[in-house]
Amino acid sequence: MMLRSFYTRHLSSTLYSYTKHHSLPRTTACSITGATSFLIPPSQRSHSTATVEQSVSNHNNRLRLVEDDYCNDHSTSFPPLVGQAMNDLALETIQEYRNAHMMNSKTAALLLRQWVSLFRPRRVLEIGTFTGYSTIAMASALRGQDSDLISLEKDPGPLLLAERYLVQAGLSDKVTLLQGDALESLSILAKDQVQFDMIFLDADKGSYIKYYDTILENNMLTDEGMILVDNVLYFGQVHRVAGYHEDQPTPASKNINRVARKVDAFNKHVKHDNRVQSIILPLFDGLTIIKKA
Ligand SMILES: C[S@@+](CC[C@H](N)C(=O)[O-])C[C@H]1O[C@@H](n2cnc3c(N)ncnc32)[C@H](O)[C@@H]1O
Repeated sequence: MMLRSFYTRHLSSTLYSYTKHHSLPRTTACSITGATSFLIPPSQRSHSTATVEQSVSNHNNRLRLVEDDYCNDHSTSFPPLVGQAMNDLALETIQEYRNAHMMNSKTAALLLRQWVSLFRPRRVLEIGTFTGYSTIAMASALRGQDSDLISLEKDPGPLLLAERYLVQAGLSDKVTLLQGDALESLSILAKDQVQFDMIFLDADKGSYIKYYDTILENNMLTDEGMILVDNVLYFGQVHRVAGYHEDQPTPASKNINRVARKVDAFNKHVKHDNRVQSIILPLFDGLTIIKKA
């Protein structure tokens, strides 16, 4: 598929992502009232935390999975229409994708929703849509007619799910899905001088430095904007490959260690970059919050 030249509603043309067989329907967001709880029982969830548990020991309850459930149960739920769409999306993702663990956790999605609610970004960028779990969470909190979210994903398959569930959630008018290599999409956005108030970086970890540098070098982050980066403590292994001592480290696979080294390189890159101020939080799989210095 060709990525079409990008223009936003606020620039000279309309634009968006097209896959070969479909284009995004753009509907009006539905009004949403009330609240519902997340319907997938813990045993069927296949989010990052559960996968980490299968890959890395949960010795001493280090992953806090039960606390995670408690946090979900005691946080404000998504509105019914949105919550149901995310629930259905999660179930279908688990059924259809062997790598369903890439989907964000519910607690992380609630945090992203909270972030958008607090900081009220006009324009949000997500790098790494997968089936759209975080996309829906963030879009559900966008307010204002001119606020929107662009999400980048190379794989057309999961985008079909994302598109369908965005419609179900009544949020497709807020979201643009761009299919293609994220670096290429970023360079097109950069050429059009598009800036973002909030950027959620959640694609291939080995390219994090490239995405980050492309964003900063092309001034794609507004002065008050923030970048949130997921998986920066990758399976609890990043501090270990960085040489931080633990008495009884749990061994991880070669592949996890290989990615953990790349994530460590990214974390060091950000730490030594005097253009920004950053903090790494040990939330979920690790989340970095970055703002301009
Ligand atoms: C961890 S998943 C994203 C999860 C998603 N944010 C969510 O909340 O469910 C990472 C995604 O990045 C995509 N990806 C990897 N490399 C990419 C690239 N070069 N360009 C665009 N997308 C890429 C993968 O196909 C995958 O769907």
